[in-house]
Amino acid sequence: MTASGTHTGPPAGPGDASALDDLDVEEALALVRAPGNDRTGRTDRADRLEKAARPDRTDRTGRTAPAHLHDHATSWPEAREIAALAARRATKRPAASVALADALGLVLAAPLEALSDLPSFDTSAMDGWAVAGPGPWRVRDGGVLAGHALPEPLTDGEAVRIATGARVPTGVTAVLRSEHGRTGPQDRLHATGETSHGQDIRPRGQECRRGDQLLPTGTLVTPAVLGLAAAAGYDTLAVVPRPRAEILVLGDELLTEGLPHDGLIRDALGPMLAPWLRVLGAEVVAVRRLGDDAKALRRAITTSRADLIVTTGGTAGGPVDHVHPTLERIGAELLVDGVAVRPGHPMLLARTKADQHLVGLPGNPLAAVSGLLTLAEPLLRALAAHPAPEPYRMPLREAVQGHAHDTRLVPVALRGEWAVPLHYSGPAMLRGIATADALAVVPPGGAAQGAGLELLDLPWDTAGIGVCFT
Ligand SMILES: Nc1nc2c(c(=O)[nH]1)N[C@H]1C(S)=C(S)[C@@H](COP(=O)(O)OP(=O)(O)OC[C@H]3O[C@@H](n4cnc5c(N)ncnc54)[C@H](O)[C@@H]3O)O[C@H]1N2
Ligand code: MOO
Repeated sequence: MTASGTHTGPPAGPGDASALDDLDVEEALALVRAPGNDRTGRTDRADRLEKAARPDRTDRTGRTAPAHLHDHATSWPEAREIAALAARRATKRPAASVALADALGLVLAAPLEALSDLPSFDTSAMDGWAVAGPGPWRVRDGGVLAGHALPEPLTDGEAVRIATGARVPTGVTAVLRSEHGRTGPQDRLHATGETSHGQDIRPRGQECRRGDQLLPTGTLVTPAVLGLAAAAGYDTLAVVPRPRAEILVLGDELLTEGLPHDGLIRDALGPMLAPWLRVLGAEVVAVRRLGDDAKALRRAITTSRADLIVTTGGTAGGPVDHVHPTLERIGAELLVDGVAVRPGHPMLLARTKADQHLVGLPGNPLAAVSGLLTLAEPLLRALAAHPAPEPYRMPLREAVQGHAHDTRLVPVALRGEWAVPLHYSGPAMLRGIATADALAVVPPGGAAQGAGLELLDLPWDTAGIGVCFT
């Protein structure tokens, strides 16, 4: 969950006509249509996975048409499960050995076993005197500092000044803190309170012995884990490697700089998706702009060595929508071909190789975000062996209209205990999501005011780990 009350985007109420203005005509029509065919009577998941893998839908021209145009869309929860399952079924990627500095946010591929006792020597826990036997003690010249050579042994009745972290000389029975002792004439040291045997000494192996398992396989590498690993003697860690993602931005109408003009628009997805995928734990190996060139798309897909290819645009059935025909031509397996979610229903997931998947995001920018969170997020999470976040719900401050059959993902701001639906949440708009804390999962038919809805956090609100905005 996130801090609330920090956002300025205007919320949209259900009775507010502008909330409907945000929607495409098609969406608005779907909202007012009565529920018709039941899309919820699904076969089981394995069956659908198998079915989704067999593209058998052809239009009158004999060309395969996207499934979302044929009402065969996968339900939203099922699409997420299929994406995670696909990653788990992909050829296993070998564990990587990475420097500690590069391991943050990854998951351990092997148990972390102590390479050394911790502490690795009897250590003074305080600044003061190392004392041997009962006092008063005769204080030796000099002192023992952290990192210094092993000091001479002490015999009963002797003391030596010692610093926190220094090795405790043989024969020492306790460390007397500076504030618990005073020196008198002839360097005699007297305790001002009780000292017990072993006091303020951290004995070797107190935290662990060499070979002890400190953390199991599957542990998320947090800053604390990095600290523990370093303390236990590690320079590198065996981790599940960061999934590599490549972004292919399609569309001849896209500009990479300057103002929109003459029907050309700025590419909003290239700049957004690369950092977003990094926040989701991927290493983005390339962002390539291919225009609407089927050959270039085919070449880019077949030569990519990424674990996940993300395409943007070209998923529908338009004249230059090359994603489906290209996937068909290269013999990719369509695992999800259209999802019953708004926006974003033309999104797709394909297996291009045994160890490579492709997520096709629709071109409308908020539809692309929907595809990213529906398909790419669970796939990347499973590839990186990250556990699924605990789902959580919050009540809606205002009712939200639903789609007749499909789930809706609606940007919300979290204010106090409420999720507040935001304006400017049409499929082609990013203005709402840019001020959102989360996306609310609105079930088919809509949600009343006060209904507790599942929320998908936007990853920069909670992740922290692995975030790299560079
Ligand atoms: N006959 C039908 N047409 C469409 C349907 C449908 O069901 N039947 N669905 C509509 C929906 S919903 C969406 S979403 C889009 C998905 O289309 P594509 O994935 O093929 O995307 P494009 O046509 O390439 O682009 C759609 C829209 O988005 C703009 N766009 C594309 N890329 C970018 C980018 N990188 N940055 C900013 N904007 C981008 C593009 O210019 C178009 O305006 O299909 C509908 N059609
Ligand atoms: O539903 Mo489309 O909204 O723009 O994917």
